[in-house]
Amino acid sequence: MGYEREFASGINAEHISGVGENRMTDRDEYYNRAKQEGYRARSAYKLKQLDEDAGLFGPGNTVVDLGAAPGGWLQVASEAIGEQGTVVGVDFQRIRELERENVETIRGDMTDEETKAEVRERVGEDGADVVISDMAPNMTGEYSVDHARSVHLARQALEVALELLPAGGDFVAKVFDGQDLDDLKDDVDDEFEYVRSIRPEASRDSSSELYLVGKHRVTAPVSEGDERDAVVDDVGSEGDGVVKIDGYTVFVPGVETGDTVRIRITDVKSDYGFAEVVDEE
Ligand SMILES: C[S@@+](CC[C@H](N)C(=O)[O-])C[C@H]1O[C@@H](n2cnc3c(N)ncnc32)[C@H](O)[C@@H]1O
Repeated sequence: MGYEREFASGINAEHISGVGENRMTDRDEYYNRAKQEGYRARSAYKLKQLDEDAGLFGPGNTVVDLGAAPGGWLQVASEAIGEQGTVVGVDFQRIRELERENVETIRGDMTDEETKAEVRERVGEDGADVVISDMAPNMTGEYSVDHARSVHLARQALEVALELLPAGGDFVAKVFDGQDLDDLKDDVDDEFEYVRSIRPEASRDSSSELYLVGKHRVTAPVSEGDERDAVVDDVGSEGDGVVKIDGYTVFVPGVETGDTVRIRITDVKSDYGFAEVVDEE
């Protein structure tokens, strides 16, 4: 989507029905604001609202923005992460130079392995803090086809996010509501502490569009319900026993240092988990 096209879509925005009413739609409002405030697309406000709601960006973060043209999200992310951060934007359309030192762009198709490899290389070994995707398919007007294609793009974004995000990282992907949404949402939920569906106010006129937000990537070697035999290493400041499973810390109440216990995992967070004793030996 080019700069002009995105703004043109704002100009063409339908007015909120209401009999003979002639008030501004959200699309007009955000289109005008974007123009006044120097954002390349009104979608910039969607990302601002997602960040306010879900707390995505911090100073110095590395952000990967998939489907980044014309660059509204790049502008918002660039401001939010500051000079010490980096945002890498990818699109198969050309992204006009942003003249911001913390923004890099790649021209490529995110369904191509070559592009994915280039993104991995740019991001480097430490990975990214946040992966965001506003990728959208070319619309056919046939609802089920557009939905299926948007789910496919969101899954591509999830695949990239799982490669780039270490424990604690966050993920955002646009998707059009429909029959495959719940499965996608479950798959995001499996990889993060929790998943939310958010419809930012700036998306309101586009009724089927929503964003899945996966918060705090989990890379733990255990899942809820798993059982393990473990030796209690230590007792933490809160009085819970500390068990290490492949370097991952699990807190177990009611045990002492040196105890050998069978534990069942009850909760898995990105950087630690909780368990209960099943059968004390
Ligand atoms: C809604 S626009 C993104 C707007 C952008 N977030 C902004 O604020 O300027 C969706 C973009 O996704 C891109 N896109 C769709 N499929 C893609 C793919 N497979 N690889 C790369 N970009 C893709 C399109 O070219 C389009 O520019």
